[in-house]
Amino acid sequence: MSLREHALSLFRSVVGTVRPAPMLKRAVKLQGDGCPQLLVKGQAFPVKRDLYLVGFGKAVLGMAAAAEEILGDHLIRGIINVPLGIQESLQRAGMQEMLLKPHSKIQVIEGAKNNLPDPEALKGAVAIQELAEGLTADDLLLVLISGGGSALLPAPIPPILLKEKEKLTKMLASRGAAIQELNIVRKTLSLLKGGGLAQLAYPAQVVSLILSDVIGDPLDIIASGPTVASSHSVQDCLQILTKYNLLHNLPKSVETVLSSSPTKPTAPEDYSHVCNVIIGSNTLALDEAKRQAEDLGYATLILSTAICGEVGRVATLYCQLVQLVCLGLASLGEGPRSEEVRGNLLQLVAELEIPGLNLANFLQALQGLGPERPVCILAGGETTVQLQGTGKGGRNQELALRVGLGLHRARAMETGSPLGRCEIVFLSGGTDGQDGPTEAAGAFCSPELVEAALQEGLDVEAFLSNNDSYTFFSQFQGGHHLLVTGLTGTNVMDIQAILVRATERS
Ligand SMILES: Nc1ncnc2c1ncn2[C@@H]1O[C@H](COP(=O)(O)OP(=O)(O)OP(=O)(O)O)[C@@H](O)[C@H]1O
Ligand SMILES: O=C(O)[C@H](O)CO
Repeated sequence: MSLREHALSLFRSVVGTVRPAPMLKRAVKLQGDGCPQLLVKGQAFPVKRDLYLVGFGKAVLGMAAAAEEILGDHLIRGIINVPLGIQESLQRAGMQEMLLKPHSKIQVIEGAKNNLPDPEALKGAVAIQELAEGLTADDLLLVLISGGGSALLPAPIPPILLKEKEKLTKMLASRGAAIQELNIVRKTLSLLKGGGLAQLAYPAQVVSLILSDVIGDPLDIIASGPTVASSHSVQDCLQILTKYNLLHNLPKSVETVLSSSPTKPTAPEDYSHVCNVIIGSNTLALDEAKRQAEDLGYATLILSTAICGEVGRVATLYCQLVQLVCLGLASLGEGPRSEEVRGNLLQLVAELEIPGLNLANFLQALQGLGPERPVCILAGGETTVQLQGTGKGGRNQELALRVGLGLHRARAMETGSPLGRCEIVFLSGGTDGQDGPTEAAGAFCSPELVEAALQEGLDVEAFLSNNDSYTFFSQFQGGHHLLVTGLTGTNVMDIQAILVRATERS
């Protein structure tokens, strides 16, 4: 098998591991017939009378199918908001276990094309709001939450219009706002986000099962925390709008809401009827990828499950890492060139402030791998792209293209570069199967990409300066380097795999 085939098989098995149904089934059980109890990761919730279910996010269809199987007749009714086209995509892929049964009690609303709120998603949000408002103290509301939930549960505070909120979120995202910043703004302008849904469901017991797609699993940020007390204030929102130069450009309606918002977040004691539980994350995915890569014969290390930062800086980080791996495979891991690359890496990581990454330990482990076996480095997280151009792309495809360019330059700059003595493949992909507003999940690259593209008349730098990575990869070698999976029905951020093997021994 080629390195590319290995990378593809790792990606596919990762996505398989974080399928929502098995994760939900591991976390939830229903016990007892007379006085049933819902058991969630060891905590018991009595089902006093009726059990309802709502959900929103890219992975929620499969979560709902599994939940309905567990809850059986105890479930009275459910409503879930899921991405447009997901039922068809999963049907086509033969993933029946992620689909609801024909007479399901759960109503499915599809919306939020390209991960942007739309009237369909709004319709679903209104239906969920009405269901929550009608609950009593004897009811239990199971809330299924996953990434993409923010766009699928839009409920702008009047008089803000859906279009106005969509435009503001789009502008923030295109200026490179991180998901934390984006969702603090979304929470301030929404009826249901930032704990709003939990408040509406009171006095019912609320149990939220959450599949995390945010670094560090922050409950109040994932899908903008509709069942979590928000620790953010309107002041935080104003700061973010100022940072991205949007404060003086706001629609009147947004100004009205901001000036009348309470200055303090709701007290945490108002959430005593709520339990929020994380049932899966990127860590699980990378652990499985590591196991698989080792089975394939690679000496494997996980760099981090929290890679974040501007896409160009992250690409530089990966290029330096590849160079270090190649130096190691060329038995040059101890020399001055390796020292220099290690220094660059330490500086880059300090600048990127990747949470929890102990690079010194990682580098030591890398040095210990030795030159005998091919090397696989795995990482997960989410980069940010500051859009400068008008092209079509996503952060994974842009990252892959930037890594391809970086490796090409590194090889060209150094005669006898260790990159020339290795076969290298880099893959970056979104586990949800959709990278930005494109049909691909991500892309592969290698140091040869730039030259091969030039032979086809494709100038990588020109595509990059227009944020046009999808167009590039679609045209280059007939789209061979695109990672295309279709919507996967799960969502635990992005993953990157670097596979390197020596082609000649020094
Ligand atoms: N042309 C482009 N080139 C590169 N990145 C882009 C481009 N257009 C959009 N993006 C990036 O794609 C991101 C949105 O992608 P996507 O819809 O896959 O979001 P997501 O973060 O995976 O969604 P969620 O976390 O809600 O599941 C934005 O951060 C945006 O900057
Ligand atoms: O929906 C969202 O807000 C993002 O996917 C983060 O969870």
